[in-house]
Amino acid sequence: MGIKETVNNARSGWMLGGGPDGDILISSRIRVARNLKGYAFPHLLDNEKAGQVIHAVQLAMENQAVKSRAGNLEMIRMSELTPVERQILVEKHLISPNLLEGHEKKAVALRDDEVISIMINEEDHLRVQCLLPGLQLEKAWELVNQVDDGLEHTLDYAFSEKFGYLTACPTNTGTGMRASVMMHLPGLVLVDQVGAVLTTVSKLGFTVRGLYGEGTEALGNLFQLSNQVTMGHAEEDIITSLNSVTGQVLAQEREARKALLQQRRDQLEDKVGRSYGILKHAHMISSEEAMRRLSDVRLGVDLQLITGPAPAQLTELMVMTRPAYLAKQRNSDLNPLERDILRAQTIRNKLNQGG
Ligand SMILES: Nc1ncnc2c1ncn2[C@@H]1O[C@H](COP(=O)(O)OP(=O)(O)OP(=O)(O)O)[C@@H](O)[C@H]1O
Repeated sequence: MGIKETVNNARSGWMLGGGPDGDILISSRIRVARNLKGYAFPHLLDNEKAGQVIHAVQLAMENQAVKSRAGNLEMIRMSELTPVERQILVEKHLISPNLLEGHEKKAVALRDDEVISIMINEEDHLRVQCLLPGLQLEKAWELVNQVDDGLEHTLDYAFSEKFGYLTACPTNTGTGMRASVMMHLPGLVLVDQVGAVLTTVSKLGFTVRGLYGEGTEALGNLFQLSNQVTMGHAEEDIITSLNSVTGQVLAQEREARKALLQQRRDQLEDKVGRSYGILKHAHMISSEEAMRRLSDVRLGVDLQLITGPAPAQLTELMVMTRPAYLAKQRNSDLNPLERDILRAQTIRNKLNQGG
């Protein structure tokens, strides 16, 4: 499959579900930030130098050392994608919103299952990421590490014995690693405990972010937890402590769900049933409402209150109902009303076709 088709396919490897604790833990992500020696950081690069960085990464990717570890990665410059296609990559979590700015200097490389992606000239020259379903931080780290080692065969990274990998923002200096999990926490939201739990998580040195990472809001009860600091900690330690915090939040979410089932089962069944009904029959729905209702249905499926769509289908719908993906379906810009109509139709089709 060519990269253009990959981009336009709603499903990515990480959405297939079935990973460990996959009912609550939607996905695990590891990314490392790397820079090339001899080049200014991306925000200071002119077009020519930015092009040289892209070219150097392209050559490194073609090296057997990378191919044997990462499989085939295909690179495309952001300027070769339409604005809608670029936005779809954000909606699928394959690139961060930052890669959209100044896109003529930027590129992305993807493996065809989209489990591995490399952003070029984002905040750093390279951001190598691996996204997997469920709680699989170790596996994600193993894959990123392999790709990174392969790239290092050809690329000369900016590295200091004292500080570690040098990065544009000092918070990334050191390992350059951010480990993160995306969790679905409707139970904690419903028992009004999510604020308290996430404040504790922040005090333990972890950041809580919304659906699209830094500076975005938590739609559909989805929260991203990640490490704040990378310097002075080995990669394995970062993963161990994130695993431990994640385990605690998981346990609290399970407790909240249990309490809801024991104390508010009727209300819960009503909430889930209404949302499922609306999603299956509505003819217009906003993006915010769709995310909220999909979250209710996912909770209902997890708690076996309804036998409905597979969780992977619900994750896919979260992408298929975002604005850029809808625009792509019609091959034209849509006004808000047209979008709400197409969104409802997309959801009806998916849920009524079953499985
Ligand atoms: N566990 C996860 N599952 C799915 N997507 C994720 C996950 N963690 C992060 N992402 C996505 O990765 C992108 C970047 O996230 P974020 O801004 O948190 O980190 P970053 O860009 O790596 O770090 P920094 O802010 O240090 O530059 C966003 O699109 C976000 O939705």
